[in-house]
Amino acid sequence: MSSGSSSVALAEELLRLVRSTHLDDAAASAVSGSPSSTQAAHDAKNLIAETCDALMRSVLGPSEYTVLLAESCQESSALYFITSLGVADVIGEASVGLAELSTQLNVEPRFLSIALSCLLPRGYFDEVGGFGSQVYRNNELSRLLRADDPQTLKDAIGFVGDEGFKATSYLLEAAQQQQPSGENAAPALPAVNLAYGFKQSVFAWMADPEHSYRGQRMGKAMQQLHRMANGGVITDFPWATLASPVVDVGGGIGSLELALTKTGTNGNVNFTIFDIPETIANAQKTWAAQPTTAQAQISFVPGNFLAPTLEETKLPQGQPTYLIRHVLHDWTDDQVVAILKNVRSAMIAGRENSSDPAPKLLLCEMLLRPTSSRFVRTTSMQLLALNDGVTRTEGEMVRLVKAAGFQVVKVHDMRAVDSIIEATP
Ligand SMILES: C[S@@+](CC[C@H](N)C(=O)[O-])C[C@H]1O[C@@H](n2cnc3c(N)ncnc32)[C@H](O)[C@@H]1O
Repeated sequence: MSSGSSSVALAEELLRLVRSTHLDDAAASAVSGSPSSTQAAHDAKNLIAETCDALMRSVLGPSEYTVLLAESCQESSALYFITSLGVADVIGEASVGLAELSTQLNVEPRFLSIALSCLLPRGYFDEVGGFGSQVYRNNELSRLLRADDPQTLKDAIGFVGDEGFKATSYLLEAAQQQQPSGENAAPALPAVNLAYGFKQSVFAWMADPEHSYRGQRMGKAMQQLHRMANGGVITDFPWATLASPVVDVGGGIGSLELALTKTGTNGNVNFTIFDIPETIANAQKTWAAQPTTAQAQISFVPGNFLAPTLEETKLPQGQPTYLIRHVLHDWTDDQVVAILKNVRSAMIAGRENSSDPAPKLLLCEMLLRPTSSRFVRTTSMQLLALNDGVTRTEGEMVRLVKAAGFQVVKVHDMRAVDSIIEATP
């Protein structure tokens, strides 16, 4: 097939896909954070995005497409630059000229106009009066860059553009480190350590008071990134039927619980958020601002899921349900098995003679599949750079779960990038 005819075939396929699904519904859900109306609409959205990309490859040809892909980091940098400066915040509901923006933000107008000209054709901001007027106003995309927008992505863009981007730029060096040998050799460092020059884990580094703004931003970024992918996780899994309390291991600031209690989809189910002490302190600050009914469903336990003994982990013991969401992808296979073994010990502690139903482990993770979206694959790069993490296939995850002594009961698929693996100890 010549490149011309394959473009036509792709365009026809695109039209067929768009007509066969409720794309308007899919687009609306992308804004509100709720899932597509059906699993078919959810799947079609990914397929449509992939077909658009295939059409672009076909129309542009290999060289132009590859140069564009290589240069797309500049668009990403423009988005980070404009968002971090607070351009959309300064514009607010008004129309603001370049000179005024430059004065208010205390930056050279040249930098602003070049970065904005990168973003305008991608749909961010409107240039009032047409090309070259250099008077800007917000539109439905650029409002997401405002801190005060309910759908804000400001922290997510900050985290991805700062720690994320700097860390991935060191992947080559990280991959080429001499692998240490010998029993007591410290492991090679993840890219983020090389980028910023620290030795501890990225979580401990961000928890340090000197960098605590990074930890707080990452917490909010997780919430904002999850909102995009969360919809089906909140609605398609029967949270309200779980036995309480659910111990959320590595629960962060409780972004899952914030979404669940906001929609009420957890019914009367209570949660215990378990995380390192610094993150628990951030979580408590976040929850202090929530409605008291929501606060009443949440408790907090600081600890360390990798501590050498069960007592030292401080994991709550003998509870009916344990959840681990978006945590295992941060760790190597050996560390995952160590975390899961600690959690398993906590689950069965004190239950030797109990006739209660077996406790449940729920692992909520993105799984790598042939159909995995661009988001899943780019997130994998991010995980690798930040903590030597990885997005695993279902087979790889199941192997580790079994290696830690669990039996897999079921894999729940949802209208989401995440799946939930249910297991018993
Ligand atoms: C990617 S975040 C996921 C947070 C949360 N589960 C969510 O889905 O929003 C990983 C979490 O693991 C926590 N964590 C890292 N090391 C830990 C440790 N040794 N013990 C307990 N929690 C840890 C981090 O503080 C962070 O909150």
